[in-house]
Amino acid sequence: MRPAMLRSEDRPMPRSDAQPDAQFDRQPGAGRRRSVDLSVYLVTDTEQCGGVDGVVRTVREAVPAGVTLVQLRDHHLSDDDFVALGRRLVDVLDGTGVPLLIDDRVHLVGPIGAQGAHVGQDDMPIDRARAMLGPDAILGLSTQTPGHVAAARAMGEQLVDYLGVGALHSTGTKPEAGDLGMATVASVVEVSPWPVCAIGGVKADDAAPLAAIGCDGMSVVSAICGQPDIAAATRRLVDAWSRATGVPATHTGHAEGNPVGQASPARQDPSASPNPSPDKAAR
Ligand SMILES: Cc1ncc(COP(=O)(O)OP(=O)(O)O)c(N)n1
Ligand SMILES: Cc1nc(C(=O)O)sc1CCOP(=O)(O)O
Ligand SMILES: [Mg+2]
Repeated sequence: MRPAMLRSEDRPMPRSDAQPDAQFDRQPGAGRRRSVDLSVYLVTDTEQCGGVDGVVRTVREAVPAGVTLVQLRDHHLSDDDFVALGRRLVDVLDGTGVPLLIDDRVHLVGPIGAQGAHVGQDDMPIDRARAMLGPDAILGLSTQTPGHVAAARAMGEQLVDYLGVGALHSTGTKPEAGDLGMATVASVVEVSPWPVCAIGGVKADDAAPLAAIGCDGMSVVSAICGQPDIAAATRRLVDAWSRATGVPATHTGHAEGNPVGQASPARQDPSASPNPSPDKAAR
């Protein structure tokens, strides 16, 4: 296991351009995009949560414990039931500063009142998703290879806000996602002009190595959903990420000064972290 605090020689190079204004993060060539706090990103699984009420309860308990972003992911609910669940999550997240993203069903972002969507390589193309969502919504894209990053860049760097890369480890939540391993995730981070979160079997022990390769966050399902103590499980991830990055954990359940969709002030200040992400766009 790696030490909790990274040695200086392990730390990635700091971003040279990280001077975001109040609402937007600017990366060279990437256009002016909203910055998103990917630190501990909860992706919901209705079955693991024990049903739709369990999803609502999980989000309600995880957000005050420090989750920074929530994605509603369910491949089985009808659109009507999905919208009903999404609206309940919007109510839970109201005033917390934590955005809600919608997996796959981009057309339901508006009816739910969510802040954006996440699409994969086999979903709606990012140019179409962006056109549907408008310029201010958050859009995430799944990538597995540097080639995927190059293809997304070729479509326009202003289209997406972040990448999800996985599966880091094989996972029962999505067995077909395989097992990329840390080196492949690092190869995607290396070429990405966007912030990157890792997904797939991610646990608290992954925080230090992920931070060391320049990842911007950990995206999890089963490390939170279905855990006997949702708040404690969330805090383990939040504290591990905080130790790995040196950025104090912000409990965004109390969202003063942290409007929806915006990285928390501590995370926007690169000097606050001994382990900021590398200047990916400058590579
Ligand atoms: C943060 C994050 N990363 C990756 C995924 C996977 O998206 P996708 O490849 O479209 O697969 P499904 O989730 O739709 O099964 C994600 N949802 N979130
Ligand atoms: C939704 C999803 N996408 C993946 C990808 O690799 O794209 S892995 C995954 C499931 C992640 O669940 P858990 O945290 O329980 O392993
Ligand atoms: Mg998808």
